Amino acid sequence: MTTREFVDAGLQLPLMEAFYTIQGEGKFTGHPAYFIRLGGCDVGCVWCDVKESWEAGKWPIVSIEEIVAGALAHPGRLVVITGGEPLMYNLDPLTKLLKEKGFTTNIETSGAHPFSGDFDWVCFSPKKFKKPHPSIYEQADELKVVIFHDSDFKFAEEHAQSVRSSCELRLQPEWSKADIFTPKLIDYVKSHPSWKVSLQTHKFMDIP
Ligand SMILES: C[S@@+](CC[C@H](N)C(=O)[O-])C[C@H]1O[C@@H](n2cnc3c(N)ncnc32)[C@H](O)[C@@H]1O
Ligand SMILES: Nc1nc2[nH]cc(C(=O)O)c2c(=O)[nH]1
Ligand code: SF4
Ligand SMILES: [Mg+2]
Repeated sequence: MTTREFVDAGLQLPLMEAFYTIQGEGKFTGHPAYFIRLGGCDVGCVWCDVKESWEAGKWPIVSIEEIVAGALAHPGRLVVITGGEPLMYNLDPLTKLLKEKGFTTNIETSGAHPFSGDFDWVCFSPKKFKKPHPSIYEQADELKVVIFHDSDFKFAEEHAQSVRSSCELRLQPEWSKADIFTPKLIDYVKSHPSWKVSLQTHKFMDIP
């Protein structure tokens, strides 16, 4: 098989970085977790905090066995697959292997590509820059909308209409605009109590 065929099969993946840290955002904020950051994203968010991930070709192609071995080297058994946009890849083999080794599997995704993988928690963060694929709406356990502009509250409500009723709803201030939007978001959540606040707490803690 060629490298291209291994990647298409999800047996080898472009790995930007992997690190053991504290989940900073969303439902699992505060939980120790091993982050697997896959390279490559075609969504193009103007405020993306990991733009260096976008070009898939920059990153080494690593076998899923090697990726999982990296996770096994740490005591925590929660893995977060992120990127880049992880759903650009077939995540079935990686998540199957992680589950066989006893990991709880979470994903951070824009939902812009067809869903794959076996996940215990799906954090869906839709973007105006590239429409989500319809397959994400029945998978999302958490809708986490980044607020960068006043119009993003309406965008968040529109997506809340399309996710399952059990899906948890969170608003997260865009980091560079947090001074302006955190107070607005607090007021919004107080008056629209189906939503919760999510902050990028790892940035306050100055950890990866
Ligand atoms: C870097 S993205 C990678 C995963 C996937 N591409 C996505 O967007 O969900 C991880 C999370 O960080 C959020 N994020 C990225 N840049 C941000 C910023 N400047 N401020 C706040 N959240 C940000 C994204 O919305 C997403 O929830
Ligand atoms: N600590 C920490 N928590 C995170 N939650 C989501 C992240 C991401 O970039 O996907 C992230 C990250 O980069 N670091
Ligand atoms: S979808 Fe995620 S990784 Fe891609 S540009 Fe947007 S925030 Fe960055
Ligand atoms: Mg991040």
